[in-house]
Amino acid sequence: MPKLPINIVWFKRDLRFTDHEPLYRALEQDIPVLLVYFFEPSLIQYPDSDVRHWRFVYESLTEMQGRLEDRNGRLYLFHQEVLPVLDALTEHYSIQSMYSHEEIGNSLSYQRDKEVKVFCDLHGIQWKETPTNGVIRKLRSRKTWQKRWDERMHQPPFLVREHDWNLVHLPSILYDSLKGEEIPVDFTTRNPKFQEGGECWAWKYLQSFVQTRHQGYSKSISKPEASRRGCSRISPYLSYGNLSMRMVYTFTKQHEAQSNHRRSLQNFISRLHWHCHFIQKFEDECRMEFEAINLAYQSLEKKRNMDYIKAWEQGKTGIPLVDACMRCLVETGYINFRMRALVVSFFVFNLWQDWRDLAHFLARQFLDYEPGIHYPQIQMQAGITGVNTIRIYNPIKNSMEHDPDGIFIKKWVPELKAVPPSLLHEPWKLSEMEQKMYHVNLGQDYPFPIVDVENSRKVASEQVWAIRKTKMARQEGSRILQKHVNNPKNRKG
Ligand SMILES: Cc1cc2nc3c(=O)[nH]c(=O)nc-3n(C[C@H](O)[C@H](O)[C@H](O)COP(=O)(O)OP(=O)(O)OC[C@H]3O[C@@H](n4cnc5c(N)ncnc54)[C@H](O)[C@@H]3O)c2cc1C
Repeated sequence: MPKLPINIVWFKRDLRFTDHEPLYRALEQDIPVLLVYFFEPSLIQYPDSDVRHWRFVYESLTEMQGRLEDRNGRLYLFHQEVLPVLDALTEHYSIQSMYSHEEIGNSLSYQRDKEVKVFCDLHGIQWKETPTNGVIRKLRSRKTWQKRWDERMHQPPFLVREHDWNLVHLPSILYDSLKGEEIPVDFTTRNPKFQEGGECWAWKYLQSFVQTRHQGYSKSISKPEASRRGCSRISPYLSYGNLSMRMVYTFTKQHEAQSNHRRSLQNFISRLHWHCHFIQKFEDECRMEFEAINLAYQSLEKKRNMDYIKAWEQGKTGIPLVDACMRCLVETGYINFRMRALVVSFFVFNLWQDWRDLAHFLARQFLDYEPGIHYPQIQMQAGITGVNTIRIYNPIKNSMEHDPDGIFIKKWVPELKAVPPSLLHEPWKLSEMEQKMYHVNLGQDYPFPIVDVENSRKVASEQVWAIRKTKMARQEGSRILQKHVNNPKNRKG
């Protein structure tokens, strides 16, 4: 019996139906479409992965499933590697084409994609990948990048028709034999401390920001507490593709003209550019996952200190703002940009630890983990690009400036709850009497600082600047600017 010809849409980090080019293209054809998503054990076990990510993915998929019920369709979830399932499907179906977005993931997903490509070529399956947001694969030069980004954002979205989707229904015997083990209960159980995944939530966050919340954007963007409401919080929805960048851009532009806070929306839009700009860097030089982009900094050796690393991870460094940020991040999956930069700075400069020893830990904590932003940002904040300003954040000054009343600190470091704001930012200065008055016994309830902030800053600064001045660092710097910056003379990021 001849095999039924089908097309496949493979959902990856693009968990939506709106403005989804692969889905749109597949539904245009006169061939039934099989919708699939893979919870790949290898990716789940990779050290950058955390249950919070997969829960968000599961929530997104559940919402999509719900919408498919109206169309009498189904999105098939596999808790399996991709290739064995594709291989088995070829025994039952004649797969004509597979549609997906280009994925800019970690080294493991890159390797998997290369293997899938070989498989498709071998089986005569056309794998049609379409670009993700503003990122351009095999980009030759950055010169026209910005123009092409604008063009993509102004293209009409790919809106699929509401009804008559010609979808494949897998026989249950076949699906049961392929779907793999049950999806872990941790993935399927809601945790209210984290933002919920799905297109519907994505639009709620975007709408409330663009229609009202953006009013406080510029004022709250650097504040650890106020940013939680004042920033858009759309990052996980972009990372898992619940929203396309084009839809975010178009929607924001539509509201910009009527806003009394246009400046805020313009600042927001510039960050949408950065989103793709950073991912483009990673797309063009993905060794950044493992190596310093500026090769001169490969020689920078730091002695690993597990006590420091643990104290930092657990929010027990004795520096209240750093500790509050780390505890909040672990518990909720979010801190704002400045606080991310600050905790990285504290780790790589004050604690003098290698950026590679924080990269996976932070990836696991950020609900919005996006490899293409994560690695370039970490390297930038670690001062090892040789082209960006080296910024060593002073955690005490930042604490006084951005959490003057200690609202954020007291929330996450309750040991210091009774300490008045004037003494809170440097608790190690509390006298014994003050410790008694404010119910904190330093060294027992809350640690003394594990490093001297000022001395460690000076030592670190000398060392990173010494490398920055070498011929190799400068040569590498020029190469980086040529490769990754639109106009090297007028650069940002
Ligand atoms: C060390 C470090 C690691 C980071 N890792 C990630 C990551 O894994 N995933 C991630 O999405 N962002 C990352 N960022 C960037 C930034 O901190 C977050 O995008 C932002 O805090 C998300 O909050 P928001 O959606 O409210 O941002 P908003 O300020 O509302 O900005 C809107 C969107 O613009 C993009 N954006 C904002 N700031 C930046 C930036 N500096 N660089 C690139 N894109 C930006 C994001 O997509 C964000 O959702 C990292 C920053 C640092 C310093």
